[in-house]
Order: sequence, then C-alpha cells, then structure tokens
Amino acid sequence: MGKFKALESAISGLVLIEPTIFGDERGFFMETYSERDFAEIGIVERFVQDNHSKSRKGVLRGLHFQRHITQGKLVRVTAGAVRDVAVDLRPESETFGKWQSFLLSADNKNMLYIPPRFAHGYLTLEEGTEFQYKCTEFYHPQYDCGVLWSDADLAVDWGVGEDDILLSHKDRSLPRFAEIDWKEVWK
Ligand SMILES: Cc1cn([C@H]2C[C@H](O)[C@@H](COP(=O)(O)OP(=O)(O)O[C@H]3O[C@H](C)C(=O)[C@H](O)[C@H]3O)O2)c(=O)[nH]c1=O
Repeated sequence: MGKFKALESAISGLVLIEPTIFGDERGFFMETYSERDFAEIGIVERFVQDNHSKSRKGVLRGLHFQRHITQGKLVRVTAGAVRDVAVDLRPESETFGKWQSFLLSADNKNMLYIPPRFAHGYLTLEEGTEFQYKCTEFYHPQYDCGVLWSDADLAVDWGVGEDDILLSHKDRSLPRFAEIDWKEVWK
C-alpha cells in the first residue's frame, strides 16, 4: 500500500489525492511525490517542471490551459488555502465543459492531479497563499491560453463576485468558452 490515497471525483481522470502525513512532536513529514506510489493510484505521467506562486487573499488565477502542447498538473497548497477549479475541455468526454472545485489548503495537505486538456484556476482564500505544482510539459508562452473565469456557459461557482477578486489584465481579457474551437486548440 503506497503513501497516497486517490479519492473519488465526478470527472474521469481528475484525481484528488490524500497523502500520508507523519506527525510527531516536532511537526510533520510527508512525501509529496513518488513515481512508484503514484503509479499505484494510476498516475504514470512524467513531470518535467515545478512551479511555485504566492498570492494575496482574493486573487483568482485562471482559467488557464496550454494549447497544442498540453500540460497535466499535480497541484497543492503549502501556505493558506484555495478554491481550486478544474474544467474538462476534452471534446470527446461525457463531462466536456463540466467543472469541479476542491478546497486545497496547507491544513488538509490534499493534492489534485489535473490531466491534460483541462482548464485550471484557483481563488485564494487567505493572505499569502502559496501554490506549488508539477507539470507534465514545459511552459510554452506562445501556447499559453485560457477561458474567462466568469464564462456563463461554464458557470463556475467561485463563491465570490467580480468586486471581491484580483485578476491579472490578461485573465480579464480571456475568451469565452463558446468562442474557442475545442478541437483546434488540442491539435
Ligand atoms: C505559468 C508560467 C509562467 N511563467 C511566467 C510568465 C509570466 O511572466 C509570469 C506570470 O505568469 P502568469 O501570469 O501566466 O502566471 P499565473 O497566472 O499564475 O498562471 C498559471 O495559473 C494557472 C493557475 C495555471 O494552472 C497555470 O500553470 C498558469 O497559467 O511567469 C513562466 O516563466 N513559466 C510558467 O510555467
């Protein structure tokens, strides 16, 4: 039995992962990735790049994806908390256009594996939230894409309104779901 437990999600391929936490009077220890133990829960992808971002409370980063050279992501929170959102953008999927949100925090230490051809974003719930993740493909700025966080067709429930969030200029100008050719972007 490996040190990671895969929890159910409503969208195939999207895996919420509960790591084993070893606590003692000093604090805690956890393995955050293991090629062997991840294979046991069906995640065999190779990760080639690690990212780390820190945000103020109320920052919304997303909904992003990399077209053409698609990225899978293994995400977790190491300070604070986020509402993490993944959107299935696989045209052949029965959950195409469907989203699911997860509370990821430094307290619950849960991780989420988001397969390629998903959009990903998160809303920070605490000041100084730190977000770390592994990617299955390198960043290619020319393929950096996204879909508007507030798109009416996706209807993601972020739990906040536009006045309560801090978005980058780039994220404010992302296209709507209906404006994107979802077969073309993955070619
Ligand atoms: C993503 C990325 C960005 N950068 C540079 C490009 C910009 O100069 C700067 C900030 O980039 P950006 O504003 O796109 O960062 P986020 O808004 O956090 O983007 C991420 O947010 C959501 C939640 C994601 O899932 C993606 O990984 C990613 O799109 O870092 C790099 O050098 N390498 C990278 O892999």
